[in-house]
Amino acid sequence: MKIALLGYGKMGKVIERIALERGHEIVLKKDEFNTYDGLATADVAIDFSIPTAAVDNISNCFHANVPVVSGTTGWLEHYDEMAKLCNEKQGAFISSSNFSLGVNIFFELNEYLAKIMAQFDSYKVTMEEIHHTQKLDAPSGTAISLAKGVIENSNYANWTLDEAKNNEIHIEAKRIGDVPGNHTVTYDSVVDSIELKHTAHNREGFALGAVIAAEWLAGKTGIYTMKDVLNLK
Ligand SMILES: NC(=O)C1=CN([C@@H]2O[C@H](COP(=O)(O)OP(=O)(O)OC[C@H]3O[C@@H](n4cnc5c(N)ncnc54)[C@H](OP(=O)(O)O)[C@@H]3O)[C@@H](O)[C@H]2O)C=CC1
Ligand SMILES: O=C(O)C1=N[C@H](C(=O)O)C[C@H](O)C1
Repeated sequence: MKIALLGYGKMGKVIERIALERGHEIVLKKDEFNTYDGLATADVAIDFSIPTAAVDNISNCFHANVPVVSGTTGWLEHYDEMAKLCNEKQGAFISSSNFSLGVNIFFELNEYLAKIMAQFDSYKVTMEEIHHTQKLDAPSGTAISLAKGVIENSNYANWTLDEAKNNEIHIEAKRIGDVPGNHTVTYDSVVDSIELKHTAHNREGFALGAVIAAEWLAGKTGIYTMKDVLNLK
């Protein structure tokens, strides 16, 4: 497969290595300064850039008729706009706050646990995410997905980085050294606590998941999620 990399930073470089190991060819490495030359020749594009560049990257893919997998976080207020453009152009699109297999299993466990815990108001949920100090957005996209997973399956209404009201989920975002990404969901009562935790040991899992999603998406049209790719529906 011919792959266009939109964003060639920490993630773009790991994705390149894994894509080459799996027999793919890289036809574009887009950073802040170069053009989209070569994009139209790609079978699929993989966007891991920055919050302010994601919308341009994704919409250029739809205009060039190239399926796009986006892992960039911090731009989701524009998601509906991108979904509309994808449908208009009959494009193909997967966006996920986290492409690793482990985190996608963790998302399923989080939703299941939220359904159970919704019956027990003696427990209050909180979340913590820890990432490297270069991360631009807070909270992490993964923490927002986890909060949405709880909100959709309980009486919680919102998440907040500030002090939480009764129906709000507090998210603590910490930036420490080179941490690739840790997420913890905690249900606390007066007598005990229940914790679900995912720890990424490096960036390989995110990158492999994104390449697998790209292999799955190439040649399709429509809007999908990692639940489709991993058959978790
Ligand atoms: N969904 C998932 O599984 C994961 C998502 N992420 C997310 O992916 C994104 C990238 O992470 P990471 O690689 O660590 O970040 P980096 O900062 O290392 O890389 C971002 C890259 O984007 C480039 N960039 C800047 N402007 C543009 C532009 N206009 N078009 C294309 N590229 C541009 C930067 O180029 P330059 O160096 O020239 O400024 C930089 O190389 C983040 O949003 C992060 O949260 C990260 C890991 C996993
Ligand atoms: O910026 C990162 O590094 C990561 N970003 C994603 C997020 O915001 O959830 C995924 C992963 O945790 C690493």
